[in-house]
Amino acid sequence: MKLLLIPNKFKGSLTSDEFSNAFISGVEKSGVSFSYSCIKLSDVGDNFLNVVAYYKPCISMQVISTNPLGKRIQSYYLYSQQNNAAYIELANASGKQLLMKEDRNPMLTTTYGTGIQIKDAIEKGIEHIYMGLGGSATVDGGIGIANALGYVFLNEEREELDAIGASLQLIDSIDDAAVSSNVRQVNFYAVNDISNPLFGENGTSYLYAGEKGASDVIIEDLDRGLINLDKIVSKQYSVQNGKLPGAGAGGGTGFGLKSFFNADMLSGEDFILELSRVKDVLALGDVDYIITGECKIDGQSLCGKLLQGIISLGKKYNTPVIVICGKSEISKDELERQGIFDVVEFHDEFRGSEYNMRHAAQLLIARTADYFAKK
Ligand SMILES: O=C(O)[C@H](O)CO
Repeated sequence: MKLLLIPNKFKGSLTSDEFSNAFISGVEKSGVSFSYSCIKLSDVGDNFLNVVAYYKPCISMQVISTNPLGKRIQSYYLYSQQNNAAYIELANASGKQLLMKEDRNPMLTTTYGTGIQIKDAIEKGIEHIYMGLGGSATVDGGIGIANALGYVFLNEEREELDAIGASLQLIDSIDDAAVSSNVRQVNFYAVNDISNPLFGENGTSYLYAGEKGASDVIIEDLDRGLINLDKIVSKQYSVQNGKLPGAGAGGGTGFGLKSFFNADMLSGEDFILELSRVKDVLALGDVDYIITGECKIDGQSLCGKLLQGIISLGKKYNTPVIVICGKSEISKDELERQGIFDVVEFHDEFRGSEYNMRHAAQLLIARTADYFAKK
């Protein structure tokens, strides 16, 4: 039996690697003879470069850049000669992990340091720039990156503003005279970890600024600032990008990359499924089952992008999909209708959710062993 694992993480209990390890131990225990390959998915946020390096031969390019508060740091991005592309992780120079908790304040932080990395790639003649967005310490709508590449943000008095979150509300116009023609020729791709818009109750400030150190008042200020940025950009460039899915990724960097560099917007899952060449693996026709995991299956997770993507891959390549999950709230008929071959639930119904979360790996191993022993 040949299995293709496309593991997802189980929020609060198992990482995707822990899921894969437990699943494989379970199948081993069942005694069936099997082989497997595994597609490594991840949040495109602060794991983007690791995932790219896992699938693609790349060279590491070292750059002296700045952290979200403008302090000098050593940073890096990846270069692939194969497609003359740079892979840049927003979090590498603009990530939360670069700042102590007490120093986090998205009014003061900027993506400028990531802009320095992009500039370096463009100066080296790189034609395609893939940006992994997520895990950022910023809510600057991508103006830091834009500023590093020549855009200048001006207030009503036509004075230059710092490219930080606090300036968003003050932007009155944008001067792009210094943006070089090299920048305009590069193809940008925003690989987004979320599909949220720029502003509003589902926007980047309300959902993510809190974990970047913003108080409730600052969250509202930043949201107003992002609305203003969208207004000025729409007026000056006649584009409407604020509501695009993924515009809110990386504190609005998705919006910035789209508005200032006309980036293609890609979902993180689609990008990694493509990068992993999963289609080539399935096209060989020798995979018996695709295996994936979901904490809980309900109507909402069936709408989830990753599971939908996997189900359509299964349909396309005529390969049954088995979902291993903590708990399923969907009837067998509905699962079949959706194109899922089987669901294996591993929660212990006699125990509470805390127990189930804490013992997820053991429960998963036992249930998987039992399921495959009967196959
Ligand atoms: O960086 C962020 O703002 C979050 O990861 C969402 O993209």
